[in-house]
Amino acid sequence: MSEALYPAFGVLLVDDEAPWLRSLRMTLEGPGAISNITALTDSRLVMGALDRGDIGLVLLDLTMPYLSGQELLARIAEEHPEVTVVVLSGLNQIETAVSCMRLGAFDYLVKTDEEDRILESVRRAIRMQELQLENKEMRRRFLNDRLECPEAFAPIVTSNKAMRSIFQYIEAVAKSTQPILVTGESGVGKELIARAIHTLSRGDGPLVPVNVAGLEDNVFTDTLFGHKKGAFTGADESRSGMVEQAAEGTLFLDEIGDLSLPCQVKLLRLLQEGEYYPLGSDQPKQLRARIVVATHHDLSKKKDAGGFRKDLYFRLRAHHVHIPPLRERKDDIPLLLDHFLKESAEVFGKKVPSYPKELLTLLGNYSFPGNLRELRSMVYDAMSVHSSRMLSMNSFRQAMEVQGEVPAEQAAAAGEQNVFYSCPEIPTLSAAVEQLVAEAMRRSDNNQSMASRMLGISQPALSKRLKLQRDGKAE
Ligand SMILES: Nc1ncnc2c1ncn2[C@@H]1O[C@H](COP(=O)(O)OP(=O)(O)OP(=O)(O)O)[C@@H](O)[C@H]1O
Repeated sequence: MSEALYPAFGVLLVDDEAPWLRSLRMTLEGPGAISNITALTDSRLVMGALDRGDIGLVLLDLTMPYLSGQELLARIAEEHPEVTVVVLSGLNQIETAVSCMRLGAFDYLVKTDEEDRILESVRRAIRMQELQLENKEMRRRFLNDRLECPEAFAPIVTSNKAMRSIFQYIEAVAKSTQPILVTGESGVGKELIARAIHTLSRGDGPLVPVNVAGLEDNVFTDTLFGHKKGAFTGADESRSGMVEQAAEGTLFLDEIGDLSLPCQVKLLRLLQEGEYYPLGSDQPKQLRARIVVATHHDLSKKKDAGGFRKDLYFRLRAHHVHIPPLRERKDDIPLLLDHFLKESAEVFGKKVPSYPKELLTLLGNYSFPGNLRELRSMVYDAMSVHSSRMLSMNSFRQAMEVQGEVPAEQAAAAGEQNVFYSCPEIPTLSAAVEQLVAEAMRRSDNNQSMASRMLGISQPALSKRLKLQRDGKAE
């Protein structure tokens, strides 16, 4: 298995002192895990190397024979403004630093600075360069309006415009080394999106999915980082964790919004430092997997409410893909219906049936709280009992009623869209709210997430209201 170079663009080290170049290279390759490096001791060769076009970052010495660092910096800013330059000088002089920054340097470091400080700056410069390249790439793709790799999205059935823009965005960021956050309600297809990102990523390792919801601290560490033999009672053999298994591939952390706060700290450290320690080991291992995380929560709200660390949130959402719910892309329903009919017909060994055209109206009027997963299971249910030529709409209607939605055509037929139709007196506002909440809890079998969806409020808001009602304080 060949290892992908990091970063995707070249990092050029320029210094006339060969021993310093060697030691810098070792720091970058070792603790920095930066592998795409070229080094030059002759300043006259720099512009030619940049003209070849694969260098994105230059670490530049100032005092050199032939061309000084400052002269080179000015020429790079003029001829290759897309290249990021960090100056690494032997001189700790404010005026020189200011003049280099004015000429367009991203940072000014002194060679005697601590290794960590140099690495941190180089990492920031790489990130900055990656963002610039991604922006450029995104502009190019949006202008082009075509997908470079449509086969990566083949399992995702859609003809929706918003979904197509999402695919273009994914193509633009898939090769970045930064994490990608995928959000969207339950059942919208987040896992399929994570798989597409993996297919388009740079590495050729596997996709390793882990559901991290509610994992205890120790289980999380052991699952992700593995352990050394003897690390705890029962650890008879060393075991590699999922981070290692996903090397050169993708680690897909699902349900990230339900990750406990102690585990959030560990994940943050992994992302910040790019390394981790298996349980019982003092030998660090490098993170070599691409990280994709997904959640059905509104992570921003969770962060504001203190349930999710701010610093981790900002790290994770370096790239953010939000998948719209099915009710916002109803134009996909006919395609999806055909797709799930074909899929289920194969599973049940039946012929693909035709269906009444009213079925599309029925589905189009439904809100699909369970999104595509719900549509899929409706179709499978219908197909499991199907025996004639035409598919029956009965099981679809029943499923909608279970979710608390009276199919629109039925309600219209009864002329009873108004829920107070048969009430001689209407209830007070607070009594109506109380009854609504009680009814949602009854229909959802006391499942607060489902009940809150029916009521169109967040689960914490419902929980607060239930508590107020219990305490007799609801207005
Ligand atoms: N666009 C699509 N085309 C075909 N099938 C889809 C599509 N989107 C989702 N599905 C199917 O719907 C089901 C739910 O998708 P998936 O598991 O990816 O959702 P999810 O958003 O990850 O849900 P959760 O938040 O509950 O983990 C799967 O069976 C998946 O194959």
